[in-house]
Amino acid sequence: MNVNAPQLPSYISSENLGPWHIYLQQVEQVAPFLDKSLWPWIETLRRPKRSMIVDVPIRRDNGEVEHFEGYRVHHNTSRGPGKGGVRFHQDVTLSEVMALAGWMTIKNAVVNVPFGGAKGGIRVDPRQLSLSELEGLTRRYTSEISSMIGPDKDIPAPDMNTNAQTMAWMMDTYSMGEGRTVTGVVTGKPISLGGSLGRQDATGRGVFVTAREAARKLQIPLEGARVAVQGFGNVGEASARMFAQAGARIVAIQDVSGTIYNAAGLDVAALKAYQQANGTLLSAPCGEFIDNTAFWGVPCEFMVPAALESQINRFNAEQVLARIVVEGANGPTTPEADAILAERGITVVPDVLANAGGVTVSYFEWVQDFSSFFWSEEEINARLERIMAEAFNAIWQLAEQRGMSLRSAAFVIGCSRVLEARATRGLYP
Ligand SMILES: NC(=O)C1=CN([C@@H]2O[C@H](COP(=O)(O)OP(=O)(O)OC[C@H]3O[C@@H](n4cnc5c(N)ncnc54)[C@H](OP(=O)(O)O)[C@@H]3O)[C@@H](O)[C@H]2O)C=CC1
Ligand SMILES: O=C(O)CCC(=O)C(=O)O
Repeated sequence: MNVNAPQLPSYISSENLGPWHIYLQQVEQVAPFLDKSLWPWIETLRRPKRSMIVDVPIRRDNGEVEHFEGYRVHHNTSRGPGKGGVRFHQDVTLSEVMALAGWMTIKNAVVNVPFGGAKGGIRVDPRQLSLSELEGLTRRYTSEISSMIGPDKDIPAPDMNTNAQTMAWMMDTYSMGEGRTVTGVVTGKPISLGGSLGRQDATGRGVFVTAREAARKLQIPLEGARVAVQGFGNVGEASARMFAQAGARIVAIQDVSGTIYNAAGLDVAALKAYQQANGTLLSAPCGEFIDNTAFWGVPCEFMVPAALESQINRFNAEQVLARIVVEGANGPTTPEADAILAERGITVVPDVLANAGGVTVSYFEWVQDFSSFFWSEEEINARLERIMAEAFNAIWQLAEQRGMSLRSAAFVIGCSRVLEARATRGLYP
């Protein structure tokens, strides 16, 4: 390593890393590999450009007023307007949203869509709210962050516990403020409101395409391969469905309710139907329920974490038996676990690549909204596949050339693109 390379700042401890410090550590790990001309600009990746904390009061159905804390963070806008989802979850913190926004900056650069990185969230357990309370929460939050968002400023999209309906409410609230319909302010909208065909499945499709490319490189046949998926929401369900369509066996699925296992393969469509009917996977009849911790040691070729951060960590990384971990979630693997998996010869397809299919089709949606000209699903899926496969292959090649992990190679490509844009823009107004 070059002795003059930027050093890991002392405030980054390897113990007890939260998501933001994990993001920082990932940047620091690749700093020495970036072109020297970019080193003076690395600091721009170490802090968000701007962040906002908002009070979101709503009237509950029982007449009482309750307050929730909301966030929107623009991590970096060097390459274009901010872009990233909105998460509703009881554990959301500013630090987490900063990390998610940072990963958006890198991800958008990795797939070369002309966006910066942003993210938002509300610290709320949405399962405790009625539909009308959720609408009120979403509308108030949108109104509070309206100075930060806009079709050429920052374009939110769905993330955990938000969906096309959430985006419809956000679009409507923003449009009311503008006095006109502004479809391009959010993506992941319903098709009837300027949404894009293919966006619903796009993240899962991207996960599948990058998994398929990795499998080709490692000569692992998809036909009959065993897959374990954590999370059975937008990303987990679509990924599982696409693996199954390619002939793989989905041997385990975990959600909040528990872990269902079937060595012969779970019926993904039946599980989805069961979940829709019962609101949970618990007691679904097509497999046996195993202990949640046993999920990590399920024998499989592919493991797809598609729920929360830091799920694969120093406590369970030794258990993982998969050949390839494909990160559907953002930040599911801690740096310590990354090192353990690498040591054990397990390939990790990193989040900033593997789950970039969602934002890629969000980009298509934004473009379609601007031109009011909509593409066919075949066209969208074909373009998505091409972008994901090209990004994968560029990262694989760099990783081989430099003898680094796929995550580091993705960060080298992403950070370089962001910092080149930043450096070229210069400092003064
Ligand atoms: N939606 C998108 O387009 C994108 C999402 N991502 C990332 O993918 C991940 C999942 O997002 P998404 O699918 O949209 O979210 P959803 O809300 O649609 O689904 C989340 C899933 O994770 C499960 N889950 C939540 N907490 C746990 C836990 N502690 N243990 C096991 N399972 C859990 C949920 O279970 P239950 O249903 O029981 O609550 C649910 O099945 C997140 O990290 C998100 O940032 C990344 C790129 C794009
Ligand atoms: O579609 C988007 O704009 C962002 C999706 C997202 O939040 C993510 O990729 O983590």
